[in-house]
Amino acid sequence: MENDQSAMNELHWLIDMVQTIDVGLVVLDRNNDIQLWNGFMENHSGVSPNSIKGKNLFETFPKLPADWLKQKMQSVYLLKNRTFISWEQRPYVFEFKNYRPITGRADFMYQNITLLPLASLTGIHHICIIVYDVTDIAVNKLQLKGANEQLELLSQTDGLTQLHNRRHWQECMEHEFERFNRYADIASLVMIDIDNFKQINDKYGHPAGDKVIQHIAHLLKNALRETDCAGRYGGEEFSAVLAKTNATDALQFTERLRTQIEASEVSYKDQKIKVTVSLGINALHSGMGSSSSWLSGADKALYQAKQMGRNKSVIYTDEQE
Ligand SMILES: Nc1nc2c(ncn2[C@@H]2O[C@H](COP(=O)(O)OP(=O)(O)OP(=O)(O)O)[C@@H](O)[C@H]2O)c(=O)[nH]1
Repeated sequence: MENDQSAMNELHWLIDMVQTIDVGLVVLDRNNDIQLWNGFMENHSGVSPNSIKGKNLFETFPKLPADWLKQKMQSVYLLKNRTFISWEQRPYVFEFKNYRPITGRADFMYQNITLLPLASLTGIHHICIIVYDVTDIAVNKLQLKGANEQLELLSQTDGLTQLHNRRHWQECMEHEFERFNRYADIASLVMIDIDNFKQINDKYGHPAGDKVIQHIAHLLKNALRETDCAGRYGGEEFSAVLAKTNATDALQFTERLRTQIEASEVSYKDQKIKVTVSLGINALHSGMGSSSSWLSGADKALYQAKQMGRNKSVIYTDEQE
């Protein structure tokens, strides 16, 4: 008698705990009809246990990913083993709003889900869906991921021009060299240097010089294609890899850019500043041993453009050695 009383008490406590625990609990039979729907599920869905008992889960919640969830449940019945679904795989299964004050930025509740096979004397005929609210963890992790991506981008970007900084451009260029070299593809490397830049700094001041650098970077960015990779190589020096571009086409590109820069002017305070650039081109060819020889060829062509009086584009040839 005492044992019966104690067992009854335990059952009551268990029911109380199931109803009040801050975790969602749903029990489904083989037809996916709802046998248990606890307080957590009621609070977040607005549907009471009494009104939903015996109803089909997928008919009551048509937004659920039915095919996907049924497949998961099928494997639980088959393997007689629990399965887990992380918010990283699928942010949520039940579309519940997020009311948490700290993580107010998430519109919905991120969920981890466990599908638990429930055994009876005659086998497994029910499954329990356990729903954990992991919004705080998910939002923190996503914020951290976002901040890290932002940091990575900052570490790769030149602050003045928003082009790739030298280190990142060099990585990009080496990667392109490997890729184009392996598939015997064509590509050209271009080095660009502002002419007599020291004089611009001396005459108009350093902030005006900075504005000139930004102006050239802007024109360069606009002239490039999505697949081209450009960077600020040094103070007043820029570099670009033009994908799928031979020397002749690269020369067309540099001449267009050069004449555009020559025709433009930079307004600084009430002054108009005119600038020109010199450009060196080196097209990739078989037998080019390394990315550094690709780069140094373009540098030599640039040097020659300077020697020839500046405001010129020059294609690298072996004679420049
Ligand atoms: N305003 C500004 N000036 C810079 C920056 N980085 C480098 N410089 C300046 O750029 C100038 C480069 O001068 P030089 O290397 O002598 O070359 P140049 O005067 O352009 O002459 P050529 O290249 O031979 O046509 C130096 O005076 C540097 O101080 C920068 O970020 N901002």
